[in-house]
Amino acid sequence: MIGILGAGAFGTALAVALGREGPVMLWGRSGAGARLPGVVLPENVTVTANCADLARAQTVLLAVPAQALAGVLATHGWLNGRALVACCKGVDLASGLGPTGLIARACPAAIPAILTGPSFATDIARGLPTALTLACADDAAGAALQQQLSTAALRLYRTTDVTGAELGGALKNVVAIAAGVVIGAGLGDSARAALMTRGYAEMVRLAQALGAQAETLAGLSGFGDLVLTCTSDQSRNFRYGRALGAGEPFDTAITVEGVATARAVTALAARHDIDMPLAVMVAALTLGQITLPEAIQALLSRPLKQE
Ligand SMILES: NC(=O)C1=CN([C@@H]2O[C@H](COP(=O)(O)OP(=O)(O)OC[C@H]3O[C@@H](n4cnc5c(N)ncnc54)[C@H](OP(=O)(O)O)[C@@H]3O)[C@@H](O)[C@H]2O)C=CC1
Ligand SMILES: O=C(CO)COP(=O)(O)O
Repeated sequence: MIGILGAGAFGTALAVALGREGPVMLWGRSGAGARLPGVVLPENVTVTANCADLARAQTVLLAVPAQALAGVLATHGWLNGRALVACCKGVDLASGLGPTGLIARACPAAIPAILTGPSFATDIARGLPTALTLACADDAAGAALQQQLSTAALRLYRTTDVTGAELGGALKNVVAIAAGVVIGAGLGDSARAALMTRGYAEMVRLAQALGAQAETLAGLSGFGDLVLTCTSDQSRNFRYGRALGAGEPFDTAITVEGVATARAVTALAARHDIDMPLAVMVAALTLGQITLPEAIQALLSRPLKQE
């Protein structure tokens, strides 16, 4: 049995995909299905009102937003000792840690892993083909998780480069907000392509400085997810950025991971002396520290240098 903690869009979609193949126990603090309306859960999926029921599972997927993960880990001590697969994309604002770092800190006896890569919850729930990265520092444990969590439509590729995989997923959301700003402000598709390219260079710079391999960033969890998120209307980060660029309001109840992560990586980049102008711009813009014209000017006035 696989346990899934968090019944938002992604947790519910994973329950649907994995429930087509075997037993799944799903817990959400507000019940299940609300964030993925119209989805029918397979018979194999049991929705429980008691989170501790998931303790019967040796593998638990943690499908809550990145900024909620530390609190969830602190609340549910029974998670320790299990294989814990973070299904979130972000850097924790309070600690600067990624999801697996949070797991290792709170649950030292757990096997930390992360599932990340280009995949919209609705696509997964519809059974459309999807390829993701499963990153686990312990390769044998990662191989077992890869087998357990792959289905015919949900194909998992494996890596031990946890830092690269989690930073790819976290940072692409920041670039997607910037890409949305470019489109919302009417700067055009060419400008978006330039921004994505520079954003990718930024992602690789920080990830390598923190010990990741550049090849990981070129894979599903980095380049793959960057392309998806910067170019699809389905992305909440992109839509949020587009609203910002157009001067339109955006529903604050919608999960937009890149906002907090931009702030967290700005601090990380400063600590490691890494140049991350896009992340700094997104953090300042979303905090209201600069205006949209100032943000655009900051991007256009970067010094001319070699590519
Ligand atoms: N949606 C997608 O297409 C994809 C999402 N992801 C990642 O998955 C993660 C979750 O996103 P997603 O499911 O889309 O977000 P949603 O906003 O759809 O759902 C978030 C869920 O987390 C729950 N939650 C929030 N805080 C807590 C808490 N402290 N304790 C328990 N539950 C909590 C919410 O409960 P409540 O409803 O009660 O607030 C809600 O069920 C994000 O990191 C996202 O980047 C990854 C790939 C695809
Ligand atoms: O991570 C995602 C796709 O891979 C989902 O992106 P959004 O959170 O921007 O909707």
